[in-house]
Parts: sequence; structure tokens; C-alpha cells
Amino acid sequence: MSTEDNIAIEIIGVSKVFGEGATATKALDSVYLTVYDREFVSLIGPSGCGKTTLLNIVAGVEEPTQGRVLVGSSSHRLGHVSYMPQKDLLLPWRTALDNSILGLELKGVDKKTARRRAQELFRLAGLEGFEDVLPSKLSGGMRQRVAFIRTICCEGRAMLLDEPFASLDALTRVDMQNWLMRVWDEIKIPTLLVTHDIEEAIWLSDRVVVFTPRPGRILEVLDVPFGRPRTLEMKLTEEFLAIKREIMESLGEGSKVKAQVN
Ligand SMILES: Nc1ncnc2c1ncn2[C@@H]1O[C@H](COP(=O)(O)OP(=O)(O)OP(=O)(O)O)[C@@H](O)[C@H]1O
Repeated sequence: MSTEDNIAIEIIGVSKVFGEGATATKALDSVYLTVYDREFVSLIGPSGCGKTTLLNIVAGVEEPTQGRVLVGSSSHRLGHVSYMPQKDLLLPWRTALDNSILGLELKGVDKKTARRRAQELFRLAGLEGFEDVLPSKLSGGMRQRVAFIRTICCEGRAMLLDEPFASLDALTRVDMQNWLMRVWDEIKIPTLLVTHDIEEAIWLSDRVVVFTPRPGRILEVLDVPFGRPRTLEMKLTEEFLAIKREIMESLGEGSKVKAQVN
């Protein structure tokens, strides 16, 4: 991955300070990261180190205090990136299918075309037959899948996922990771995933980016040497466990950095 034309997201020296003076909070400090086409990258780091802030900046919802972000070589990000925030935010009065087409509708796509497009993804998501069901009648995993369909329906240049499985129980979570893996292998849209789950980060990603405590800086970027499709057995290999150990050690180092600063 060395040619410039396959860069999907370029984060160039991004810093972010919220507020001013004595009450200012520095959330991010000089972050540089490039995500390439067909690449899945996870961001992992202590709570409050600025991961969501970074996704908001990449999505164009927030502006950096310093630095800039390019998506497909353009600084216009809002509407060009598909973003799945932490909460699924499904509208309770809309059916699953109509929730999934919200982004398309906002883009001006007519309802019939939008529904047809989303329906194909319902099949891929194993949600066929649940199109007309209201969110309150869906399980947590199903709701996440609907939210995920809404995200990929937007057809952004890249996809941002903020802890999409955080609210799920451990078993559903593994099911959903499996599911995301299979769907992603079909679409291969460049993706940035925020997670607190080290195994999830390694198993889904081509690279894992480890952050320091706030203000978030990149501590380490690890390449995951496994090809795709991936299997659950990979999680038990020495190679996998070695990466896991390295990330755990990095996060421990991060805490030490924090202790020195405080
Ligand atoms: N709009 C805002 N105004 C003021 N401070 C903010 C704002 N948004 C975030 N912060 C602060 O910036 C820091 C980084 O927050 P952020 O939510 O990006 O961290 P995070 O790494 O995503 O945390 P978590 O892992 O707990 O979700 C935190 O100290 C947070 O309180």
C-alpha cells in the first residue's frame, strides 16, 4: 500500500481542544493516520482519549483545532462518510426497513428506490422477513444490524463505526463480529472502528492503532498478519495472542505516560 491514489482517509496532524482557558480540554494531540482503500483499521485506547472526537472530525461533524482530514483527497467530509454512532438511534415509529433508508432519504433518493436498495442488504444481513417490524420488537443484535445497514446504505467513501457492539452481551457480540466480518468481506469499504475490545480489534482489522490516554496520541500501529476470510480458531493461535499481549502492554505503557503527566 504505497501509491497515493488508494488513500481513503488521511488524518494530518490533527489536534482538538474543547473550550478555552483554564477549563480547556485537549482531547487529541497531533494525530497522523492514513487509511487505504479496502482496509479495516481499529482504534483502541483508554476511555476519554479522544477516539469518538477523532471519528467526529473524520465525519466532518467537528472541525480540528489544528491539522486537517482528507477523505478521498477532499476536505469535504460531511455526507461523504458513513457514520454509525455508539447508540443505534433507530426511530421507534419507523419500521426496520424505513429506519435503514433514512440516510438515503436525506440524500434525496426516492423512497421506492431506497427501499429496494436496502432490501438487498436485509438479505445479506440475515434480516429477510423483518423489514416491516418496529425496532422495539427486534433483538439488540438485530437493531445493530439495521443501524449498520443504514450506515452502509449511505454509500460513503469510507465507514466509521463507534463501538457498534458495546451494548451487546458477550455471545451476541461474537455473533455480530462474525457477521460484520462476512459482510465487510463482501463490501470492503475502508473502515475505522472504535472499540475497547482488544480481540475484536485484532480479529476484524488489518491494522490496530493504539492511543495514549488523553490527549490522545498514537502510541503504536500494529499490522495484523492474518488473511481473509478469518476464522474463530485464529483467536487461539500464538500469533494472535502475541499481538494481543503487545496491545495490552502498550495500553499499560499508555497508563504510565498518563501517570507521569499527572
Ligand atoms: N463537545 C465537547 N465539549 C467538551 N469536551 C468534550 C466534548 N466532546 C468530548 N469532550 C472531551 O474530550 C475528551 C475525549 O472524549 P471522547 O468522547 O472523544 O473520548 P473517547 O476516547 O471516545 O472515550 P470513550 O472510550 O469513553 O467513548 C473527553 O475528556 C471528553 O470529556
